[in-house]
Amino acid sequence: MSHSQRPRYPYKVGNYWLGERLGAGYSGAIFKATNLNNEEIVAVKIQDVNHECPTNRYERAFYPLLQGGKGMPKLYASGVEGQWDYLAIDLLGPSLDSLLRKSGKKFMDLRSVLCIAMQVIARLETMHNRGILHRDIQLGNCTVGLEGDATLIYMIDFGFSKIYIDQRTGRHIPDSKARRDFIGNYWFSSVGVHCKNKVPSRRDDLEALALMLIHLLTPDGLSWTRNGVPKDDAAHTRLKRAKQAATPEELCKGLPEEFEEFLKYCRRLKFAECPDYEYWIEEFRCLAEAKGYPPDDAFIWPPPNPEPAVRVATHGRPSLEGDKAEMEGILNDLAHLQLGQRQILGERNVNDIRRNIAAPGKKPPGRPRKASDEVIVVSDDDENVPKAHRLPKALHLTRLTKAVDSAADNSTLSQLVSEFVEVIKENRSRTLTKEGFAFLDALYKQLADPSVFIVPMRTSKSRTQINSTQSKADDVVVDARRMKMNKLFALRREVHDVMSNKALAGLVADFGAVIDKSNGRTVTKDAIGFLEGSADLEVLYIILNDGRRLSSPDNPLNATHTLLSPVTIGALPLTATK
Ligand SMILES: Nc1ncnc2c1ncn2[C@@H]1O[C@H](COP(=O)(O)OP(=O)(O)OP(=O)(O)O)[C@@H](O)[C@H]1O
Repeated sequence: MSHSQRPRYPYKVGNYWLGERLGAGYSGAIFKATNLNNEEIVAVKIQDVNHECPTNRYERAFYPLLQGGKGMPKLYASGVEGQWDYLAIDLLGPSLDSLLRKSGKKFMDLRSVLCIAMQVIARLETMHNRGILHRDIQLGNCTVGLEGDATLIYMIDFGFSKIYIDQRTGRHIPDSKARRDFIGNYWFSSVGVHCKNKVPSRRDDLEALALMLIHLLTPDGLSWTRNGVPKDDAAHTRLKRAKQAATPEELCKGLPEEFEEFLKYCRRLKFAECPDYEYWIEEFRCLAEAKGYPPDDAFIWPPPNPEPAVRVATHGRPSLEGDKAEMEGILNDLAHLQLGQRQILGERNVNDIRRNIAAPGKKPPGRPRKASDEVIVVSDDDENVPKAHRLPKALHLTRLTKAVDSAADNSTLSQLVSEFVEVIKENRSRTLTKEGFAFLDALYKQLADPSVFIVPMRTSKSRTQINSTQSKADDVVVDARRMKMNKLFALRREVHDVMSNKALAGLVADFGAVIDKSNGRTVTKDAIGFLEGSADLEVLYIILNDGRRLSSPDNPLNATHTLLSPVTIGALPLTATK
């Protein structure tokens, strides 16, 4: 509608006196308004009842369903008065679009984008749980609240929304191959809906969000947004082609891999599949933590630290400086890992073992001896000192690493891995620091040693898992879905089937490499799952120095071991091979 055709809006509608105009869309306008009865300030969205696109009429149906949901504006009144269809809703702050434009920046900082990601996923979850698709996810439809509420992101504009659950049958609406008119927006509507005219479902709201996030992090935005709104069919066709042709890899070059994975995930979702909202909120939260940002999702604008913590995508020539810095970082961490240079435990531990043999029963000074003391003192010298996990993370991990170095049986190793998991879990930041990598390194060396030999003995915890076939089957379904999007998932599963220390060492090495490369070195839920799996192994075979013999397919050269009952040998100290 041209300027000259713009309707002359009234001064008053319903009980509301219209003031400053806040925004306008294709079909109407939004005004700041005052309730004449109680002077309450609200926003009134007003539209000509005969408009060809009567979105207020639709919105009026959705607002009641969304009431009470976090980040959903409150509806105060709605109706038709004369020529005007109006909705009185919460007065909100600026939209993300307006914030970014006013900042003069070409892209948004990572911390802000992560907060948007976490919050908008949660908003979509709320809407979807109430049976509603948004279908018009874009920056202009995400606004912040007013003072005191400015860190919360609200969803607005439900004019294109749609019920996707058949209210009569309770079933998801059916898919259809029939060609349909496109409803959505040019920039962020999903490839399926926009370019292939597919029926929209939950996955498409999420894909639109993924594109919006990538757009925010990309200087000058997604390539197909740079020529403005297409003015004719030819321009629209070009835009659709560009959108369809852009691969997630290209779009997310230089961005943390979570964004590429998220986009791929959205595109893999089946038509009626329920997205795993919690998983992605957690992924983005972990990434925020890994980058050193506060762990919550409060959207603070302007950002406290405007410098992006991420090397953002550059168009055309990649940033060599950025590449070099990143590579140096990775090499540094790899140097700490030293996964390739393993020592032979049998040799390394000879002195420790001799010490054990020479002074059997000798207590470490200062406290009573416990079975596990023969091998290691993990937590502290004083038993009365509070639990070890209260130590600072770095110190705790260093102690655990030392403990792994001198661990003499798999039971102890298992215990140490459990404690490692606790330290990682309990800390606000789940980044795997150099102390964390040192722990993995030590664990690798211990496990890769041919003189330590295990097959997994399922502990009672594991047995419960085996017995609960149904819950395991459920897990497998969930696992299968996630495995696609997270390399760690494969490791997490494999660790339960591992048959030897050597094989486990291989998994630990892979794990270190994956963590090092991905997620900003964040230990995600899957990573924790893997570690817990590693901790869940018990010693079945153990090396003895008393002449009993054990041979193993994994260790044919070292056929000097004896098989013991798993029950009796669980915590036996490791001694030298002869
Ligand atoms: N409750 C509100 N409080 C403050 N500003 C608002 C509010 N709702 C909308 N706005 C402003 O008005 C703009 C247009 O709002 P909205 O998208 O709901 O209108 P619309 O007519 O449906 O737009 P379009 O036709 O482009 O979809 C928003 O981008 C926002 O800046």
